Parts: sequence; structure tokens; C-alpha cells
Amino acid sequence: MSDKTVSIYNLSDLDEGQRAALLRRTENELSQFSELVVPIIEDVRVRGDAALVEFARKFDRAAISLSQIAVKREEFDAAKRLVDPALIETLQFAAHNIRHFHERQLPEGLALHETHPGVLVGDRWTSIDSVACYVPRGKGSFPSSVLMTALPAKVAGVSEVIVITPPGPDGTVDPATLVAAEIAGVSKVFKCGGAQGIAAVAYGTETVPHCEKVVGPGSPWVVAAKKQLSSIIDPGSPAGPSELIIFSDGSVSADLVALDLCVESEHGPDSSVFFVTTSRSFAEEVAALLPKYWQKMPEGRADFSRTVLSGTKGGIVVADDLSSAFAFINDYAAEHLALLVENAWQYLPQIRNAGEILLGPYSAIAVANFVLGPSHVLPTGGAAKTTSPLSVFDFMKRTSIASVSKNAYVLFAHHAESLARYEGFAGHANSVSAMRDEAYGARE
Ligand SMILES: NC(=O)c1ccc[n+]([C@@H]2O[C@H](COP(=O)([O-])OP(=O)(O)OC[C@H]3O[C@@H](n4cnc5c(N)ncnc54)[C@H](O)[C@@H]3O)[C@@H](O)[C@H]2O)c1
Ligand SMILES: N[C@H](CO)Cc1c[nH]c[nH+]1
Ligand SMILES: [Zn+2]
Repeated sequence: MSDKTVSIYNLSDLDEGQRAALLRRTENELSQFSELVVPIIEDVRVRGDAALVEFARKFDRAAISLSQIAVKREEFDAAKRLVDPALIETLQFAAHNIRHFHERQLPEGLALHETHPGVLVGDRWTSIDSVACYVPRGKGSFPSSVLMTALPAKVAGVSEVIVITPPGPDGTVDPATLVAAEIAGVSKVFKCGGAQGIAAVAYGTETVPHCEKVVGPGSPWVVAAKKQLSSIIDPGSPAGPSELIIFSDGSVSADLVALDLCVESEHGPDSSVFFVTTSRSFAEEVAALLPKYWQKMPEGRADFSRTVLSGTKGGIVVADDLSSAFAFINDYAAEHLALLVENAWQYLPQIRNAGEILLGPYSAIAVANFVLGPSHVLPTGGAAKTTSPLSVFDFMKRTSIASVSKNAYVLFAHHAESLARYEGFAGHANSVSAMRDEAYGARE
């Protein structure tokens, strides 16, 4: 047991520096990881599979051989025998909801509008060619993350979807992760995690194919490697250590708030979890309840939660009024935001920045993490200010399409020539004027 106590901050007592420190996440402090991943990445670039085998031994304590990097058919079959059928049913339930949610997101393949007679402009959406889904395995296993990344990619139509994940010390992939991959229609799974896994899909190795993009959550090693390799592979939006802000006006029980504070704080000491409220007495009530719920958790997880909630990356924030509470929430731009209040819809207009907003106690954070439908891979580290949750759009690209008829060309050529001459582009101007003359000629 530990004597750590939950941090309680009075927002109005904080100076600018202290407030800014609360908004900072582990992910924003990547410098030590950024340096350490450089030799790992370089080694994978130069030595490929041989480096992956060595790093699996060093960082995952897994003695795998070159021929064991790619998961074999027999390993999928063995995994299915090992996983409880009830859990397989749950994975199928989650997959159904995730697939359904993302199918509804799909844009029209080709959407054109006539802006002038004879002028069609619009967008064509096509899928990207290949993607690697990173599935973590350091402080737990994440079959749910397979579904939350691979299914949107599959729905988007990506033809090559692979999974990379660290091997366990026995050299195997977590069995439920393999079952989830099969449910998602992914047959290529590779045993490589951390920075070395990201380098493998960026450069390609003898066994691991190069991919156009890598998505999925991961430890700071993964996040730092993605940043480092962003000119070689599209690293997607950041998905670092889990984050949660709970807001409550006191209209639900303090127990409910305390229980949900334990949710994302149990991921690891690098997670960030805050409870924001305007009531000091409610804050103290929630803080006093936390030890009761830590006792109901395994010591390792309880210790992560205590560390987060009693440190500087978590705790309870007491605001003087609702407007300063929501100002903090919007500045923070949390990955997950839970409104634990009776009438949650009333607060929705106050929130501009969050990866997801869970309205009311039944739209529970744990339900959203696993089975609701929207992907649990959401922007972390404050990126929710400018980026969106993982969706089919991460696996598709938009191409502008335009078609101008001969008759419509005359008007457009006239205006294009004006701008071309103003900007000093004679080649541009000549090309439209010559073509316009030809079009005029054709009309006369
Ligand atoms: N944002 C999301 O959607 C989401 C979802 C699930 C999990 N998460 C987060 O993902 C993270 C998962 O992290 P994790 O650690 O459990 O798994 P991980 O697979 O991301 O990291 C483990 C790997 O890191 C590498 N590593 C560990 N120590 C190292 C060292 N000293 N030097 C070099 N490499 C080293 C190893 O390769 C190891 O396999 C957690 O922070 C969790 O909060 C986020
Ligand atoms: N909290 C993670 C996303 O931030 C999702 C997850 C998976 N398993 C447990 N939690
Ligand atoms: Zn979680």
C-alpha cells in the first residue's frame, strides 16, 4: 500500500505556469525517447529481420527466431482454442458495432456538383493501399485495439491491412489479439513492437512488408518512433498514453466518479486523468473514495492509478464556476471526455475540444473503450484541438475531380488568363489564351 494522496488543484490559485504544467502530458515530453529510438530505427533499417529478433529478445524478453516473426496459420488456430468462447462472442459483438459505425461514415465514392453549366467539380474518395495497425502489449494486451484500428481500415477498403504487436516472453502473440485479427479479416500479424516495429513497417524488412501508413496506440517508444519516421511512413494522428477528463456537477454519485477515475488511470503511470468540478466538497468526497476502489484492483493497476491521480498529470481540478471549468476542459482537449451528470446534453455546446464526448453515466468510458462502435483510438496530447478520432477517413484519400466543357471553357479561360498575367506566368496565360482561341474558333 502507498500513502499517496489524490492531487486537488484550485484552478483560480494556479499561476499561468502551474496551469500550463497541468495541461502538459507525458507525450509532450518525448525528448529522451526521441534520442533513444534513433539507433533502434537505424538498426532495423540496416539489418531488417535480424534486428527485430534481437530487439524482441532485449525489450520483450522473447526468444523468437527469424522464421517466427510472421504469425503462422497454426498459431491462429491454437489461439482460437485458447480463448474462452464467451470472449470470442464479445469480440464479435464489438466488431459488429465498430463495423456498423464505420460503414455509416463512408463518404460517396464520387460526389460531383455542377457549379456553372458544363462545369463539374467534386471529390473522389479512394482507399490507401496498405496500413499497419500497431497493437500494444507492454502493460497488458489489447485485442480491442485490433478491432478499433483494423475494422475502419477494412471498411474503408484498404487491400493490405497488417497487425504488428510485441511478442510475449514465450514468443507468442496474445491469443485474443489473434482471434480479433481474424474477426477483422486480418491474416498477416507480425511479432515486432515498440520503435523497432514502427521502423519495420516504415522501411520494410525481409518478412515485414513496407506499409504506406501506421496507426494505433502505443507507448512513448512507439509515439517517438512514429514522429521520427514521419517522412518515410504516414504516422497517422498521435495515439499516446490514455487520457480522460471527467466533468461532474454533482448530479451523480461520488462513487461513480471515483470508479471512472480508475478507468484510464490504470493504463500506466504515463496516463493523464482529471476530474473537473466546481464543488470543493464533492471533490473531497470523490478523493476520499478512491482508496476503496484501488483496493479492489490488482496492486500493479492500483499503483498506476494512484501514481497518475496523485501526481502532476492527474487529480482533481476545482473551478470557481462553470465557465472556467469548461475553459480548462477545452484547453486540455482530452482524448476522452465523460460528462458524468444527469442531463449531459445541456453541457455539449460548451465543449469544443475533445476526442470523444460521452454523455451521461450510461455512456460509460469502459463501454466506449471496448464495444460501443466509435474507435477508441483518439487524438491524445492535446491533438484533439485540431484532429479527429480514427475513422474510415484515416484510410482514405480525397482527390479533386473536375471536368469543364468546351463551351464553359471560354469564361474560365478569360479569368485564368487575368490571374496568370498578374502573377507573371506567361506560360500559364499562353496556354489558356491559345486554347480559348481554339474554342472560339470552334463556336464561330
Ligand atoms: N490512445 C489509445 O487509443 C490507446 C489505446 C490503448 C492503449 N493506449 C496506450 O498505449 C500504451 C501502451 O503501452 P505499452 O507499454 O502497454 O505497450 P507498447 O506495445 O506500446 O510498448 C511496449 C514496447 O515498447 C518497447 N520498449 C519498452 N521498453 C523499452 C526500452 N527500455 N527501450 C526501447 N524500447 C522499449 C518494447 O518494444 C515493447 O515491446 C499505454 O500508454 C496506453 O495508455 C492508448
Ligand atoms: N483507453 C484506451 C484508449 O484510450 C482503450 C483501451 C483498450 N483497453 C483498455 N482501454
Ligand atoms: Zn482504457
